[in-house]
Amino acid sequence: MAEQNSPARVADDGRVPTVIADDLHIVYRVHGGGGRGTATAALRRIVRREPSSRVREVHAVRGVSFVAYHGEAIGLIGTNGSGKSTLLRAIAGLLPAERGRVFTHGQPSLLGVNAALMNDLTGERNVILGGLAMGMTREQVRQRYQGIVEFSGINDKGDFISLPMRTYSSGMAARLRFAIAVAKDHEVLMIDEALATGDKKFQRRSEARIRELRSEAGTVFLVSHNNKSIRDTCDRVLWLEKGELIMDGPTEQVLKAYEEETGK
Ligand SMILES: Nc1ncnc2c1ncn2[C@@H]1O[C@H](COP(=O)(O)OP(=O)(O)OP(=O)(O)O)[C@@H](O)[C@H]1O
Repeated sequence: MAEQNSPARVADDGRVPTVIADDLHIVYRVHGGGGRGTATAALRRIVRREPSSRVREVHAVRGVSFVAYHGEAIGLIGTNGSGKSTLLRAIAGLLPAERGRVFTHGQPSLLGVNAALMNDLTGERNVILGGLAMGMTREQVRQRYQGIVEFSGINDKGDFISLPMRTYSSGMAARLRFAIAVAKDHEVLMIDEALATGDKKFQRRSEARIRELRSEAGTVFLVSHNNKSIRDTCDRVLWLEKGELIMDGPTEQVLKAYEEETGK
């Protein structure tokens, strides 16, 4: 679990650390895994009703160490399955460390494209409940309500905010989630692929808001396969491959190496 305490008050150079990962290892245990993966083997197991008692381990993050500071926007890159989302979930305290530790300053907020909103409730109710769930007061929600709706652009083409969320397209729902999450000033905000959703105009608005959050002295982590989004928003990049941190440095330097290696 992420330990919610102040990692160190101030570093030697005056910067304030917000997240410290120290030789972090995350292992998933998958029950029922194992056996040969062929169709006949699977069919045989089903016909014989054989329970698959094996537990398979997936070592998703391997010995990752870094220190993140206030005011930084850090991009996380790496090919599919390299451990980016797992690392974010571990920083958010949603996954236990197998070995090593994570220290965070304040409660990190993880904004994934799957963040839960209630489908049967209207956008309006979701803005209010989402704001309260993030720890805003009723008064703060009231003051920021209009800003959230405008940022999301939900009402640009009609009064959609008063309709249930289930009537929204996936892009509209993702935009509303993003707008609710960034309405609050976060100590540590982690965004998993959120910028991939929405149209160009919304992406530009999101990127501008990320820059604002940074200037409000928080730390932003952004997982994305879109190198342009990373270039436009981040000043530092962590490159993960097979769960290992293989490069940590200024955005341009790391992206150049990544693009040369992967051709992406
Ligand atoms: N809930 C889970 N149970 C078991 N294994 C998992 C689970 N979630 C992820 N994994 C495994 O952990 C490894 C890292 O996955 P993760 O989702 O962190 O990668 P990622 O870099 O975010 O990938 P992508 O770019 O495709 O989103 C992969 O091998 C994946 O199969």
